[in-house]
Amino acid sequence: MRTSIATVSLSGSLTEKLTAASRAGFDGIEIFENDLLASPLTPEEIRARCADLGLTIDLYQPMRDIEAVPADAFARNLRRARHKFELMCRLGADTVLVCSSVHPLAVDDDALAAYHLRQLADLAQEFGIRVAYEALAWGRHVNTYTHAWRIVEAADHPALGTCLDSFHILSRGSEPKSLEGIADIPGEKIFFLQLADAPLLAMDVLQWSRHYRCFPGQGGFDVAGLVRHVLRTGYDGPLSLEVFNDVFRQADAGPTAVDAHRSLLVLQETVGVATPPAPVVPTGVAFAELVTPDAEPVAAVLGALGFARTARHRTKPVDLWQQGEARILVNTSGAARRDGTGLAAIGLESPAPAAAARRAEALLAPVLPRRRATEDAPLDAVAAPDGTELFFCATDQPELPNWRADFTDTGNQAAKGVRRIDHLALTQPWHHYDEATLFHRSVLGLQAQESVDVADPYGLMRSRAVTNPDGSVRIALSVGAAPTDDTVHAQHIALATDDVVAAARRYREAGGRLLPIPANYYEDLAARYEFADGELATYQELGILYDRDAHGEFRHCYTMTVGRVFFELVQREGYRGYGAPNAPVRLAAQHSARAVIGG
Ligand SMILES: O=C(O)c1ccc(O)c(O)c1
Ligand SMILES: [Mg+2]
Repeated sequence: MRTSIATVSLSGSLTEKLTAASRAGFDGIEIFENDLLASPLTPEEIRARCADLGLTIDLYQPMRDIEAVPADAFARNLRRARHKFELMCRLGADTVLVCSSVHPLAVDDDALAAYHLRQLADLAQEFGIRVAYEALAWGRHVNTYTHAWRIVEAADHPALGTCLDSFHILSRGSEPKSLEGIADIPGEKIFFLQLADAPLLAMDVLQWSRHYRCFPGQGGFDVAGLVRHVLRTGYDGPLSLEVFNDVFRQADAGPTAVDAHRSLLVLQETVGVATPPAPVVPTGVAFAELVTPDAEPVAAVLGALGFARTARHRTKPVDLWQQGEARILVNTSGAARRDGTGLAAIGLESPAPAAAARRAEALLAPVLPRRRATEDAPLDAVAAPDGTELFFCATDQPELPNWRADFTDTGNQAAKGVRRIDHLALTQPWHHYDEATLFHRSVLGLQAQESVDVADPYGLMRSRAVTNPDGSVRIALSVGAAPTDDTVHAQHIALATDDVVAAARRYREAGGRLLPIPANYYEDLAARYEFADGELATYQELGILYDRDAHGEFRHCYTMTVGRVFFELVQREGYRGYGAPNAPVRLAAQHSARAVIGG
């Protein structure tokens, strides 16, 4: 289907918005009046710019407070409408949106509303323009799509139809019954379909709409369910995103437009009108790759954690550190040196790496060059929204390119209690949180868990995990509201152990430093749970935190931070979470420690 986006959904000047929409692959745009008023371009120049960019102007909007107003106000409305219709002809836009009146003097009189809209449609028809009437959820008298349709039906004019907006419909409840009325509207009378999702918040609906809309699949509405209803009517206009959102207003238009277009690609797949390559769900973590200007501090931490350097890349300054199934690459190549130690790449075990990459590409993930030197295994890789490189790996499968083959074994062995990577925690840039979740869910086929809020002493952090079905891939995506403090809002690698006390002791005895946790935390633990004699003292000595959910127990502790990375040792027994109740204590401890032990 054709895709479109309202200019209000993107940041920047009108030309920046148009360029971003076109680059991301949209077919058309809705011009929001303010964007036109503020543009130095003439309507003709805007029309030409859109044509150059391959964009049609699918809607001009909004006209407000048109119907059911006093006669003198309506006369002024018609005068204003004539101006706007002339403008639309210059733009080459053939559909105008009229949203239901919020005028203080508007009367509750459907016959009058229909009469006014018919007169407006008569005028529009002279200009070859169609009027799409939309019920705002907070409209003074008309605030449901069924009511708007009754008025359009009564007005009975070929140039008058309705505009359905998923936010206004679903914000009022999404019980299956509430959508049944869509089937009563003939498809050709649905002149336009605007789509937005939103998180489920209990708040004033106007504020909710103006600040918290998000792209389909990023909130709590069943937008796909609504679209299915609309498609059954025979509607064949565009799927158009209209998202008022405080974050997107500030974020770069380019990435936002890509995120937006991805959401429509996924939506079309969900409702069965598009079939991108099927998701290939990763089955494990092949490796995590750290880049660092100085391998020494990283090597010291890894060594103390019980890792051994088991292999070296044949041609590049990359070492493989391994312990059990946990594999960490340490890359000191030139390009890696620029911004200190960080988690740059994740190798995901994939049953079909090439197919996984095709899916990613179809969903607009930037595809990375297939490995870096001619003799290297040609690995498929894409970039996540935060820039993390994701490699699709088939470790030791004879028929597929094997990243392991690029490495020469050094003969070292180690297995000191760490079994595997439990999870990877990636800090998202503040404006990429919703995008990151949708990306990992749709591109990688991971499932998103609940978003949790975590208090940081200097701001609020939100965090949400995406996982594969057996939990062998867990990625925690988090974002801070406060300006990022790299030493605290760092990425981390959590390592699974069967005995966190033994692992923590071994690490400390090998010279590693654990993050100290305040005594108050342990007093609170003692109040909440019963522990064996001496158990809490041991935890306090080592900085081990404890949590429990309906499924089991969780014990975990943290290393100090190296550059922008730290490690966590976790003992997970049935527990499904990530220790969120302990995160505020951990964040505060990291702020006060600030003990960056290297580079
Ligand atoms: O918030 C508003 O005023 C507004 C305007 C136009 C729309 O299409 C809409 O859905 C909301
Ligand atoms: Mg709308």
